[in-house]
Amino acid sequence: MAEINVRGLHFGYHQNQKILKQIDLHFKGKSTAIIGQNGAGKTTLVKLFKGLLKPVKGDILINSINTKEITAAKLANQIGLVFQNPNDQIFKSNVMDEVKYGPLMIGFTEKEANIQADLALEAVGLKGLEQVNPYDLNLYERKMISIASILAMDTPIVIFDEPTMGQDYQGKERIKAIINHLRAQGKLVLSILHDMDFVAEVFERTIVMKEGQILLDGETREVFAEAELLKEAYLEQPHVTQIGRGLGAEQVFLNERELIDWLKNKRAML
Ligand SMILES: Nc1ncnc2c1ncn2[C@@H]1O[C@H](COP(=O)(O)OP(=O)(O)OP(=O)(O)O)[C@@H](O)[C@H]1O
Repeated sequence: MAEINVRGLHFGYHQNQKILKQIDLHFKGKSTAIIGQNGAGKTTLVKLFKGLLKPVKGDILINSINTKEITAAKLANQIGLVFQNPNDQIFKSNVMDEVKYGPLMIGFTEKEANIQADLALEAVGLKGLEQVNPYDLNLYERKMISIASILAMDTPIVIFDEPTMGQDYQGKERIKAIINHLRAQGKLVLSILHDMDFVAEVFERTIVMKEGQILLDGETREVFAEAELLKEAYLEQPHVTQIGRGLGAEQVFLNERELIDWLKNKRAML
């Protein structure tokens, strides 16, 4: 099973800059959300995982491979990263070429790349648009192309940077289904998110970052129980939990179903 090990990680973009400080983390199995205010260091951390940046101090092992000892290109068959802004990722002039590019680069044959791209385009709902120029499509569709490009590479680790940004309900539901499918396939899924409701509903583990350090790390329900620490990181509890609190509940609700069940029980006891 895919694994990431982070030991004593320090990072700055230039000398004396301390963006990440003494990070120790281990990822295996659980889908994990990484949350924290703007500038906390989340994107920097996942770029380090992907091998696009190298630690100033400490080590990152991706399936036992030290990112210091391998190029990002060679690591690409282990770890896929969907960028926050699809415009930073897309560069081909038609959708199919864009989605096939990754699999071809990591050694898939033309035939395998076509099959992988087909499956990925199906998963993101873009079948039929293979020959269209990505820049003739809207931002939502470009985001889905950037997700498909990573899915098509079939890497054991998949990381999303802000996948729900600018997405409506339907887009979020599709992304949720993609993440759940990746989990069912046994892949390690990590995602940076600002949408606490989505985090609560979808992710098993949650890590809170603050000013380049890990403030909280645990089961999502336990992390969202830490209202005071969350406030310190300028984060809120999920809306269903806030509504529950307003109604006198003490526990954390991760989705509407849990809140409704609590209300039903409460009414039954009256
Ligand atoms: N290329 C760069 N050169 C110098 N500093 C950078 C660079 N990229 C990011 N930073 C700085 O590193 C810090 C962490 O940025 P990062 O993008 O990792 O945070 P983040 O938690 O992902 O924020 P956001 O939620 O806004 O994406 C910020 O202070 C940012 O200004």
